[in-house]
Amino acid sequence: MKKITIAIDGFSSCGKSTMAKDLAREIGYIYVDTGAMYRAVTLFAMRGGMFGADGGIDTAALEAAMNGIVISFRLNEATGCPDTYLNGELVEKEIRSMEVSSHVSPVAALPFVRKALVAQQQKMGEEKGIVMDGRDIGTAVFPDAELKVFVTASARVRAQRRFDELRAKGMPADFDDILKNVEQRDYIDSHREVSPLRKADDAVELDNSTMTIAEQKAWLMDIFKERTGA
Ligand SMILES: Nc1ncnc2c1ncn2[C@@H]1O[C@H](COP(=O)(O)OP(=O)(O)OP(=O)(O)O)[C@@H](O)[C@H]1O
Ligand SMILES: Nc1ccn([C@@H]2O[C@H](COP(=O)(O)O)[C@@H](O)[C@H]2O)c(=O)n1
Repeated sequence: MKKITIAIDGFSSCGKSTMAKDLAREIGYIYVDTGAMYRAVTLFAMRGGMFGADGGIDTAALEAAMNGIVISFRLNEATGCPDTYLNGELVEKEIRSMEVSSHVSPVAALPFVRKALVAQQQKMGEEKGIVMDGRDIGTAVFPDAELKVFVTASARVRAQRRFDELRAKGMPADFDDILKNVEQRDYIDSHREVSPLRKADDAVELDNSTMTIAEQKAWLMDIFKERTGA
């Protein structure tokens, strides 16, 4: 069967990657978490001391370093999911920290960062057979994707899910901090100049606030089958 391109966009922590990963595994497509790429660049900038005390970014230093930032994914046999590597180092855990979460959106708003990462993402999807999640996949990375989904859920529901996840992993978590972070990122992501977060006109919208993971998985599979005749 002819493979297609699947773009899954939406707000922070609404379940995009959970849905995207499950679908990709089931239909044998490649899965790419583009948020991990912006997080890896942010980790690089943090480690390089490119954030000032006021949170401002040394954009000249980051731009000069961009060509030397290599982000790659390798399948983790134990989890069945791709892990993120920054210049060959496994950084999957580090990029999920609250510190990275609170610095990532201003980095992702920088035009030269987006230009570099979008080019890599488009290359990854050249052969189709890809499920990519992020904020601008259906609007900027693959505007011609055959299936576009835009996921939403209330901010409190999303913060609670992230809180539960961090607690389950034994990581520090404060509900109010997480909620604030989710709301701040949504605001910055939706208001930046270059490819702001928005629903593509031809995307199907899903509010999964009251859905279980199994229900949203079945919903996505049904749409995929409907679009491809699988
Ligand atoms: N329908 C659901 N019900 C309950 N928990 C869910 C549901 N969907 C996803 N989750 C959980 O919510 C958390 C966030 O999900 P996920 O990481 O998939 O979101 P995301 O949109 O990819 O987030 P991010 O924007 O940070 O990349 C995870 O712990 C996931 O297991
Ligand atoms: N296509 C994308 C993907 C992500 N971002 C930015 O990265 C942040 C982290 O993404 P997560 O999916 O891991 O939450 C996100 O808040 C955006 O600022 C992006 O701009 N474009």
